Amino acid sequence: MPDERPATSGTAPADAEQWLRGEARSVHRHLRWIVGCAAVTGLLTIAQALLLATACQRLIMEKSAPAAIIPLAVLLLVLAAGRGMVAIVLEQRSAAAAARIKQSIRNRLYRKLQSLGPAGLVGHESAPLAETVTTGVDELEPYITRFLPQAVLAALLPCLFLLVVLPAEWRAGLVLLFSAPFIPLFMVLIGRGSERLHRRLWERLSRMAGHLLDLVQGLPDLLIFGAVKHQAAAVARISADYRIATMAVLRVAFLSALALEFFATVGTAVVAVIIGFRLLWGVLSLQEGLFVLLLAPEFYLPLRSLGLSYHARLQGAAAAERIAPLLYRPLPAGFEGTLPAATTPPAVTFENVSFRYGGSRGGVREITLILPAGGITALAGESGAGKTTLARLLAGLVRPEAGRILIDGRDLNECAPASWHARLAWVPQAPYFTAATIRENLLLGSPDADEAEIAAALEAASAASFIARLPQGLDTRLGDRGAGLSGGELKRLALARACLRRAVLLILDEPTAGLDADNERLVCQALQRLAGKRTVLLISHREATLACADRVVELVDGRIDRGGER
Ligand SMILES: Nc1ncnc2c1ncn2[C@@H]1O[C@H](COP(=O)(O)OP(=O)(O)OP(=O)(O)O)[C@@H](O)[C@H]1O
Repeated sequence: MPDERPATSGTAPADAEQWLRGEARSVHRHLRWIVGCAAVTGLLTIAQALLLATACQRLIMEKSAPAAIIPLAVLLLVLAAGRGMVAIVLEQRSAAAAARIKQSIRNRLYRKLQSLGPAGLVGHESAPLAETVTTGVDELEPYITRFLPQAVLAALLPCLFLLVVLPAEWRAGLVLLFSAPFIPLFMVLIGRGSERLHRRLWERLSRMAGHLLDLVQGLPDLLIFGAVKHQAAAVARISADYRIATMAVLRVAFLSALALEFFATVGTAVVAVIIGFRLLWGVLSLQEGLFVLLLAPEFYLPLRSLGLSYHARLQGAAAAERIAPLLYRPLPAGFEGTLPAATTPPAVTFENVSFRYGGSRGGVREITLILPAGGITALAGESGAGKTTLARLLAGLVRPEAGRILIDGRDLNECAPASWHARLAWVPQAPYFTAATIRENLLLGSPDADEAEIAAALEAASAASFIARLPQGLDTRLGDRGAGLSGGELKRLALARACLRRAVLLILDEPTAGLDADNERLVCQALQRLAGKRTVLLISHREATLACADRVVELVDGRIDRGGER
C-alpha cells in the first residue's frame, strides 16, 4: 500500500540511527511479535534443557529403562519443532517490518526529490543520489531484520536464563553474569573503529557507481577517442579502492567475531569446570549440573549473535546517515506556494535577474526582460552567452541569486516547482527519451491525449511524415536515450511532445537544430500557430528560426545587449 505520509519536513534528527529506530516504531505491531517470539524462544530453550537433563539423570543415575524416557524424547522433539516454528515467525515478521519501512522511506524519498526538483538539489550528483534511494534504502534491511530482533533477544534471553541458573547453581550464574558484559563491551569497542570504515566503503561505492555510469553513457566517444584503455585502468583503480575498503570492513567483522567467540567459549568452559568439581564433590545432582551446563552456551548465543549483527547495525546506520538528511532537507523558502491553474498565456517579467553557477561561474547577470503574453520572444547570442541559463531560470530548474521572475506579477520564487511545471512545456537541447515506444515517449507529459491530438502535434512539429515511414509507426520502440532515430527526428519528436502538452508557456532551446531548411520553415509556421495561446521563449542561432519571433533579444557574456535587439 503506498505511503500517504507527506514528504518529510521539519528539523533533521541529530542522530540518524535514532531516526531509524523511530521509523521502526511505525511497525510496532511487528515489533511486538518479535519480542513475543523472543520470550517464547527463551522459555522453550529452558524447557528443552530441563527435559534433556532429566532424561540423562534417569538414564545414567537412576538406571531407568530407555523406554521410560520415550515421552521425554517425544516432548523434546515437539519443543525443537516449536523453536523452529517460532524462528520462522520471527523471520517473517522482521522481513515484513523491513519491507514496510523500506517502502515507506523510498516513497517519501521519491516525493522529497520531486518537491526539491533540480533547483533544490544543486550540489548533489545524480549517481550518489540514485545509490541512496536504491542500495542505501536496501541497506536498512539487515538493521531491521537482523540487528533489531537480535537486540531484543540479547536483552531478554540472558536475563531469563540467569533467573533459572542462579537458583540452581549460583556460582555458575555469577560467572555468566560477570562475563556477559565483555561481549557487548568488545563489540562496541571494535565497532567504533569500523564506523569510519563503513563510511569510507560507502564513499568508494558511490564513486565507483558514478564512474561506471559515466563510462557506460560515454562509451561511443571513449571508443572513438581511443580512451577505453585509459578508462579501464581508472575503473581498475577505483574497483581496487573499493575492494580494499571492503576487506578492511570484513577484517574488523572477522576480528569482532573472534573476540565474541573467545569470551563465550571461556565463559562456558569456566562454568563447565565449576560444575565438574561440584559433581565430583557430590554436592550437585547430574540433572542440575547438566541443566546449567546446557544453558551456558544458550546464555551467550544471543549476545554473540548480536555481536555478529553489529556489522548490520553499522551498515544500516551509515545508510540512515545519508537518507535522513535528504528526507529532512528543507525546501527553499517560499516553495510551498501554488500557482492557480491557468488557461491563458502568462506575461513573464525578469527583474534584474542574476545567476552564476556555483556562485562564481558563467550564468547571467542583471537581466531585465519582458516576455509578452502570447508572444514569441527569441534569445540569440554566441555560444556560452547565457541563453540556456535564462531558459533554465524560467523553467524553475535553477533559482535566481538576485532579482525576481514574475509570472503575471507573481514571484516565481514563491511557487512550488510542480505547480509551475504543470503550466509549461519545454524542448531542451538534448531532450529526454526513454527506452519505450514513440507513443509512450510522446505521452510523457500528457498521458490523456487522444489519437487526434497526437496526430495534430506530430503534424505541427513536422514529425508525422517520418513516423508514417516507420513499419510500426507510433508503436516503434526506441532504445536508451532515443536510440533508433536521428538527432533531427528526435528534435521534432520532442517538439511534438511539447505541442501535445496543454501548456501556456513554451520554452524551446534550439528546436530547429538538426533540421533541413524545409522542415525548419514548417516548424516555424507551427510555432506561429502555437503562439497566441502560449507565451513562447525561443532560443536559436539560426536566422530563419529567429525570423518567426516577434522580438529577438541578444545576449552577450551573460547580459542583454540592448543594441542587438530586433
Ligand atoms: N553547469 C554549469 N556549471 C558551470 N558553468 C556553467 C554550467 N552550465 C553553463 N555554464 C556556464 O554558463 C555560461 C552560460 O552557459 P549557457 O549554457 O547558458 O550558454 P548558451 O548561451 O546557452 O550556450 P550555447 O548556445 O552553446 O548553448 C557559460 O559560460 C557556461 O560555461
